[in-house]
Amino acid sequence: MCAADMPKNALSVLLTAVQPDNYRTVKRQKINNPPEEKQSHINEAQPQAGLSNDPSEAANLLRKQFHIRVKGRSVPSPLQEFQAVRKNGEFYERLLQNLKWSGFVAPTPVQRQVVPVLLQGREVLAVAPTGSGKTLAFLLPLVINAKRAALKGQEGLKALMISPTRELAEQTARVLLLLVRGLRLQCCLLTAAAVVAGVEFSKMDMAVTTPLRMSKAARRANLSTVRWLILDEADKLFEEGLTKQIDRVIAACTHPRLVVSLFSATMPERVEELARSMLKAPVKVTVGERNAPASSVQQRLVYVGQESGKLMALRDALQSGLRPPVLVFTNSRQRATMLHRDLALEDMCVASISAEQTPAARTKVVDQFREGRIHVLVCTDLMARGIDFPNVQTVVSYDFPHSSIDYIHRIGRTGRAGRQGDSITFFEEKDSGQLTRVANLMHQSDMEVPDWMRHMKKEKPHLKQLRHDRRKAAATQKTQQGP
Ligand SMILES: Nc1ncnc2c1ncn2[C@@H]1O[C@H](COP(=O)(O)OP(=O)(O)OP(=O)(O)O)[C@@H](O)[C@H]1O
Repeated sequence: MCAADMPKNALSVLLTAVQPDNYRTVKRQKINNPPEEKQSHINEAQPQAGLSNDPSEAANLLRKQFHIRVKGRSVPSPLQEFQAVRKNGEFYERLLQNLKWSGFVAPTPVQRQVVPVLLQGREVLAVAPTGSGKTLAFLLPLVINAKRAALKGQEGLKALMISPTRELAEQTARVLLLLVRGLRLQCCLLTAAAVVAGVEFSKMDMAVTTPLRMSKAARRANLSTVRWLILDEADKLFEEGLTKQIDRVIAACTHPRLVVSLFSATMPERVEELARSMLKAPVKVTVGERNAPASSVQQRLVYVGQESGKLMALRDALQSGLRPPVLVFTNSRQRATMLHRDLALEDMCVASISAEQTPAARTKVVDQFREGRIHVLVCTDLMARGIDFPNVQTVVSYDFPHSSIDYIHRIGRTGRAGRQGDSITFFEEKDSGQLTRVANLMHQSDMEVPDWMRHMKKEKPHLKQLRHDRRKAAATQKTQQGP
């Protein structure tokens, strides 16, 4: 983040928000001692030598090799390597070096296809598994586009990225920081404190934020210069409760050539329809199976009888060698707090996180978990989307997830970036009506599931409605409280 031109108080707010200590640590480590190459990624097949010279045939071969499917007119070929983004301009060298220092050696499948499409200035609708590198897929081309625009003398905010939670926005801002080192681009993580401090958008090139923060800021800020708008975890952003805020942001982005792009690991049909209605001619990029769990996660269902059996089952699992760090999902803040208390009584290195904690407290817990100082983190679905704890070995769904989509995102907190992970989902008698959904997802991922689980009676319509109403009420409550 280039500090020189920023207003003083806004700068301190922004730098506080992006955790300067952590960043400096990362920066020093990377500069003095480039990290080992990150583990080779999902579908790690290398482009084969001897590809045909016909670009479309070569492109199709690459797509087949990396399980990429595309829809759209004249879709550019997937990248063979990051170096292929290089054009005339000194900044490319620095950017490629930043990628290397950050451990990004070869593009992942979603990056191979999305980067060239966004560099062509086209809209993208990207659906790729959890942990497959979607963040860099949009950040890399946006940094290039923003830098090119800045070099042409274009002023004002050029790229805006929206994430559903503050934690995710903070994480995206960290990756952005790694990419823009030495590029003289002004970037900000727009937090509540930054809004209060009156961030000067006219001085920023790129910003990352949440729907609530941005919709509030949109009342005062000039967003007419924003050319690139990314909606990360897009299906979440289109859920009831957040749509109004997103609408307000989109309405404020009045650039005539605005490019909106959507990313997620899941995209239900109805959400895709809604999303398409706001895009002009998107290129759709799908990697792997649509709406499916990451294949790197071993999934297990465990019957716990009744509520009272859950704590015992978790204790047993932890004592019988569940590999830490472990992320445990509950369905409410109260339940997270209670479980935290119960586990702490057993001398476990445990913490919990939920929306009612202050932003600073949440950031502290997340950092301690990342650093390995907390072995078990009890959380709610606040942490189910997008959060990247590369070392999480096991995800436990202590409470049965509300939907298949929630299940996919929860278990996707492990098995990331080419690593393997384990997930355990507890179910009790009252969950039996919803069991089939998860059992079918597991079957789809070639996990062993008893046949009876996949063919149980469907949930009764009135119970389904009740569950829907509860989720809606919870979403509204969350939105009112803000991220
Ligand atoms: N090209 C790459 N090479 C090596 N590691 C990478 C590469 N791109 C991303 N990663 C790593 O992969 C991990 C997952 O990336 P990211 O968080 O972007 O996934 P995602 O697809 O957005 O997942 P989710 O759907 O859960 O949000 C991160 O730790 C990231 O640093």
